[in-house]
Formats: sequence, structure tokens, C-alpha cells
Amino acid sequence: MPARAHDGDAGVDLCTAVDVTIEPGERVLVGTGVALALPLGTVGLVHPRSGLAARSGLSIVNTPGTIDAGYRGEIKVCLINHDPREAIDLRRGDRIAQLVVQRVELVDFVEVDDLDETSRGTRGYGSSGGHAGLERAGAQTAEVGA
Ligand SMILES: O=c1ccn([C@H]2C[C@H](O)[C@@H](COP(=O)(O)OP(=O)(O)OP(=O)(O)O)O2)c(=O)[nH]1
Ligand SMILES: [Mg+2]
Repeated sequence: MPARAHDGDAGVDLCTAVDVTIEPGERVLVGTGVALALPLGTVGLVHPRSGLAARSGLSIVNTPGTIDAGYRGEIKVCLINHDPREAIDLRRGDRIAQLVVQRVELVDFVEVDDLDETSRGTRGYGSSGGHAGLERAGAQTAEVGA
């Protein structure tokens, strides 16, 4: 069963159901052996575990993974080894991720011609002030279609 390490923890730990070795830079989809029926209006978010991330470079490609309330299949985790040199050996039963269950708003979308005005308007992506180091380096991300 998914379990909290301590009372009040937000996340319940998920374990790998298989033995696996992840080479540096490699990703692998592993089963957890867990299937759930989450209450409608909630979502399960699959987050990395910070200890494993710091110690070995283990993370999740699509972090946080989204577990829909209607999903009845096995929760799987797309693990990635960010360490540039060392492989990560995992054994069945090792805790690899944590599931956080949160309430979500299931809003309906309505098409409109105009949006209301706000002080932010269309400004985003660092418009309120950037990181000094980045500005010095002149770092740019190419925007397709700009
Ligand atoms: O880390 C994850 C992410 C997703 N899922 C399962 C549960 C989720 O409800 C379903 C779909 O996930 P998502 O919507 O993120 O993937 P998609 O690529 O959009 O697939 P789909 O077309 O099935 O929605 O896959 C997992 O088991 N682990
Ligand atoms: Mg989807």
C-alpha cells in the first residue's frame, strides 16, 4: 500500500514493482503495482523524492505526472537518471516517487471575443524582472513563430 513516512506528510511513497538499472541520461517507464480510484474533483500528482534526486540524480521526466481521477490502470513512473556518470540500481520495492492528491477545479471553458484588463496584461516570462546572472549571460530561448 502507498504509505506516508510521517503523519501529515503531503506525499505517499510509491515503489518500483520491478528491478531496473538506469544508465546515465537514460529514462525508463516503471510500474508501481498500484491502481487507484481517486475521488472526482481530485488529481494525483507524481513527484520525485528529494533525497534520491540529491543523492543519485534520480528524477521523473514528466514531473509532476498527472493521475486523472478516472484512471484505473497501474500508476507508472517515467524515471530519468540525471547523473552524468553513475548508473542507478533500483530493486523491486524501492521507493521511487511520491503521490500527492489535490483538489482541482473542473472548470468549463467559454469562448469570448475579449478578455478583461489586468495590471499584468499579456506580460509574462520574466517581465517583472529577471535573474541577474541570466541577464549578464544574455541567455535566450528561441521562440517558434515569434
Ligand atoms: O506519471 C504518470 C502520468 C500519467 N499516468 C497515467 C494516469 C493518467 O491519468 C494517464 C494519462 O496521463 P496524461 O494525461 O499525463 O498523458 P497523455 O500523454 O495526455 O495521455 P492520454 O492521452 O491518455 O491522456 O496516464 C501515469 O500512470 N503516470
Ligand atoms: Mg492527457
